[in-house]
Amino acid sequence: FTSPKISTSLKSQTALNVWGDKDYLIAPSILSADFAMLGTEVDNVLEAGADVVHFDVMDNHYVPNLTIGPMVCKALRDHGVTAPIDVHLMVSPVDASIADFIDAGASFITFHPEATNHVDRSLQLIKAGGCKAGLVFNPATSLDICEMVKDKLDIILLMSVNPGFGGQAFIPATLDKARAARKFIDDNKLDCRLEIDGGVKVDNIKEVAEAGVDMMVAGSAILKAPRTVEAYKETIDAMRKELAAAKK
Ligand SMILES: O=C(CO)[C@@H](O)[C@H](O)COP(=O)(O)O
Repeated sequence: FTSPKISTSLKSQTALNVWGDKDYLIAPSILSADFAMLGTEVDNVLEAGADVVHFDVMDNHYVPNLTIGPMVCKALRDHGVTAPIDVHLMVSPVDASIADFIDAGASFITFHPEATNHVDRSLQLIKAGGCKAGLVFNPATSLDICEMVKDKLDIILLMSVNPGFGGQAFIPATLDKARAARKFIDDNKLDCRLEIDGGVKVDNIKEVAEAGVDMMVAGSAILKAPRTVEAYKETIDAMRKELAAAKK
């Protein structure tokens, strides 16, 4: 086995200062963007108040859909995007993609533990590249492995849909899992964000926050017609209002 090469050219240049500054991070999933005008879509949603760009990478092997890769991440950086890019790898194997996305300017990289033979090594690769590292848990995947790698976890991402597509319905059992993950993070005093992805909308985001989640991915709820800054801002502001009302 040869470790994938990690270039230092783009290593950790991106703004990670949002990490500890905000109670909640809102991360629109560009899976719901109009890909024919991706740079503009990302500019607009950031101008509208989004904190993080959620970047879904699907390989038509680990999940039944095929999306975008490191060239598109690099293109967004070249376009001038400085916000954190949160790369969610739905690919198997993962290690070569980790190296590619570090070089392409990713800020956070998460992957599914089932998708790699060596979870600890994959987490190490991400952190060695200067990115925040995390594991993603499908609705039917146990959180047990977190205990073994807790020293390397910056993010626990809970899928509240089965991965592969935007626009699916939120799976309510994820709320109990979020409460368990929050307890694990707090009991172990981890500096770890709890992220959720799938079916998050204005009308359920407060309940999600009250379950302990502090990074919210939302695709179809935000990135939809009429695709203007004003419309994106209206949704993001409504989400922030709900979050402000959430009981801690
Ligand atoms: O990773 C995925 C789906 O696999 C998500 O990021 C979706 O893109 C979220 O979309 P919505 O459920 O918010 O529409």
